[in-house]
Amino acid sequence: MTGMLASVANLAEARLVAAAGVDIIDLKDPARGVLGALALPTVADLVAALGGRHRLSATLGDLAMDPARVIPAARAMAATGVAYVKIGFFPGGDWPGVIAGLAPLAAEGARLVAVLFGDRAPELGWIPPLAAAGFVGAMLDTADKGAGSLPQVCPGEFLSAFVAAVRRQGLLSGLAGSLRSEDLDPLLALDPDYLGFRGALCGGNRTGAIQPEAVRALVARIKGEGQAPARVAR
Ligand SMILES: O=C[C@H](O)COP(=O)(O)O
Repeated sequence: MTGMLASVANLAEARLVAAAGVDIIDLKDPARGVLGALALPTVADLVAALGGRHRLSATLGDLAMDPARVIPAARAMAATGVAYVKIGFFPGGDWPGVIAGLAPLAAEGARLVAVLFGDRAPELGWIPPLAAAGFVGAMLDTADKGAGSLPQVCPGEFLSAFVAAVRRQGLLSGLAGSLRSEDLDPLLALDPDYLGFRGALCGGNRTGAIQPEAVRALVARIKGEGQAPARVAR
């Protein structure tokens, strides 16, 4: 059963999606980028308010792939107590150095999720090194939010191969990227562990306010009635 991740920018939005039954509440500042980060004290406050009852993730920001930037940022975000730290793997820079530098943090128990970008020629060959470094999940998102939804910018065969490759390594698989309701059926057929949303929750404008009815409609489509609980408890 596929779960649902919803990106939220503040406590009111987090409470709204939590009440609707979203599985992962993703703390993010969409106005600051694809993986725009909220301030650490804000994340810590949200964890204190909701973390006991809900599964929270948080993004690090759109950081260049420089170990000297990414590793301290991931360590500081993990220290907020958030369940998952989402780390963007943007084109260029030192991917091996970032992955190797994060392994000790993973070994200490931080649950790291790699975000690869479906519109930036992602390679499945990175999944085994991520697993070996102790990442617990890998997801696909889109870097260009104006270019279309993930299935519009990334072939279905690749999405299917991605989910299979991530699962083979025992990691959580996630798909996101300007997803619209018409994208759901083909993506649910791939059986990822979760689908992630921001823009669709806000009527298409990801920096706008979340619309409660849009959240409820997506939860109903993804989770349905009488379905088994989502597999996002890793
Ligand atoms: O992690 C999920 C993202 O926040 C998805 O955002 P988006 O639907 O605006 O691409």
